[in-house]
This record gives sequence, structure tokens and C-alpha cells, in this order.
Amino acid sequence: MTGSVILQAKGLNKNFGAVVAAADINVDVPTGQRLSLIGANGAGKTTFVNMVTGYLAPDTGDILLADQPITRMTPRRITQMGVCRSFQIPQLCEAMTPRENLLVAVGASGPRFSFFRHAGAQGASEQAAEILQRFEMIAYADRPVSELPGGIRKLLDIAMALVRRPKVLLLDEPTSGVSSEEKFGLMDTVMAAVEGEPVTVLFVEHDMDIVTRYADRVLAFYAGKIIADDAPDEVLSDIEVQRYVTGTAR
Ligand SMILES: Nc1ncnc2c1ncn2[C@@H]1O[C@H](COP(=O)(O)OP(=O)(O)OP(=O)(O)O)[C@@H](O)[C@H]1O
Repeated sequence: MTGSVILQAKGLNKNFGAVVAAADINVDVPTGQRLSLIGANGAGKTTFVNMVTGYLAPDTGDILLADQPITRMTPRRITQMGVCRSFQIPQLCEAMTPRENLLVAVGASGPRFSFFRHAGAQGASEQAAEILQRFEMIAYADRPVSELPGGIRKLLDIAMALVRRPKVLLLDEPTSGVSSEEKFGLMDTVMAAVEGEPVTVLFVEHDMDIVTRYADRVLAFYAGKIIADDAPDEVLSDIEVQRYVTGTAR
């Protein structure tokens, strides 16, 4: 279910020398939407994510979160405002266990930001345990992260991003480096964990099976521009998308 607009990008432009990384990007994202960002290497997906999360300042344009301008705020401030991200390479403390990583994240987020609605009454260890359960990681909870399979590390990284109960969650290639047998299980777990929560999910993805199954809407990027913006079937049957993104044009 989607609702009022939570995230808006208005006329975003970003150049790196002669390279156009974002060219007049305009997007309204309704609350609760599952929005996938697709595009070939260098198309501008990460530039868009980095601008939304404060890691890059646009040359021109504005970004609004729940009608509040967040353009040019620091990444830390934007996280506090409710935009959290996971990374293509999970950012975890390798020597600690998932439970310990989560305890640190829960402690750092403070009670106001806990992900689960009734978490206010819970202590940090109960919250960590509930998150481990929701993300089906109990069996791995007390092993060092350095010993865990790639899919579980990804899952933990995403769970960590959700601890703050963000309004917007950005996932950078959640299934990259995950085996084809594991990828649907990982996405099923993530989507089940956020089901019913008021979180909007944007995910960068190269795997069109994942896009088709989990996105409500797809933005296709090419040369810094959005060349298609629609439901997955419509975007993937677009001739420009087939030519410049998926390489399936005849
Ligand atoms: N910090 C930077 N300095 C110079 N050029 C950059 C920088 N970041 C991105 N670019 C360039 O901007 C363009 C868009 O890059 P971006 O990383 O946004 O693409 P992408 O769609 O995320 O690609 P990928 O799928 O490979 O991650 C590319 O031509 C890239 O080389």
C-alpha cells in the first residue's frame, strides 16, 4: 500500500567534469512504495542514492523528505531525519557477532528511533533478539560476522539500517554477491521484515528477476537521466530500456 509523498527529488543535476551523472532528475516517491533503480554501470543510480543520503551535494536541485528540505545536509543528519541505507559491501564489525552488532546499532539509535512499534518498552537485548528473529538470523546470532555466509552478512547489514525505523530505506544492490539459490530467500526475508511498517524502500538492482518480483515501480537510468518510470513490466518492455539497460532489444 502506498500513501502520501515521502521523498521528492526536484530538478537534480550533478556533473563530474564533463561527465553528466544526474540530469534534471525529478521523482516523487509515495510512502510505502518499493521502488527499484536500474541502469547499466555508470548510468547514475549511485549518484542519485548518494545525493539523497547526503554523501554528494547536487550542483542544483532540491531533495525533500516529508516536505522538509534535506539537500546538502550531512549524511549523519539525514540519517537522523529518517533516511537510512545499506551498502553493496556490508559495513559491519567483523570481529563481533550479529547480536553484538545489533546491540551497538540499537544503543546508538536511542529509544525514539527503534524500528518496531512496541519497542519503546523493550530493552536493547530484547530489541536485538526481535530483529534477529524477524530477519531469521537466530541460528547465526552468536557467531563472528567474519565467519558468516555472504547472504547472512547482507541481511544483517539491512537489519542494522532498519534499527532506526527509517522513513526511507535505500538498499544498494541487496542481492549482489548472493547466489541465485539464496537471492529470492534474502529478498523474501527483507520484504517480510518491513511488511506492515511505514517504511519506503528504494533498491538499486541489476537482477531483473528481483526487480520484477519485488518492485512496485522502476526508475531506469541512462547517462544521468531517467528514461523510464513505471511499473516493472512496462519499464522492462520499453524499447529504450531494452537497448540501454537490459541489452535485450532485438
Ligand atoms: N566521485 C566521482 N568522480 C568522478 N566521476 C564520478 C564520481 N562518481 C561517479 N562518477 C561518474 O558519474 C557517472 C555515474 O556514476 P554512478 O556511480 O552514479 O553510476 P551507477 O549507475 O551507480 O553505476 P554502477 O552500476 O556501476 O554502480 C559515471 O560516469 C561515473 O564514472
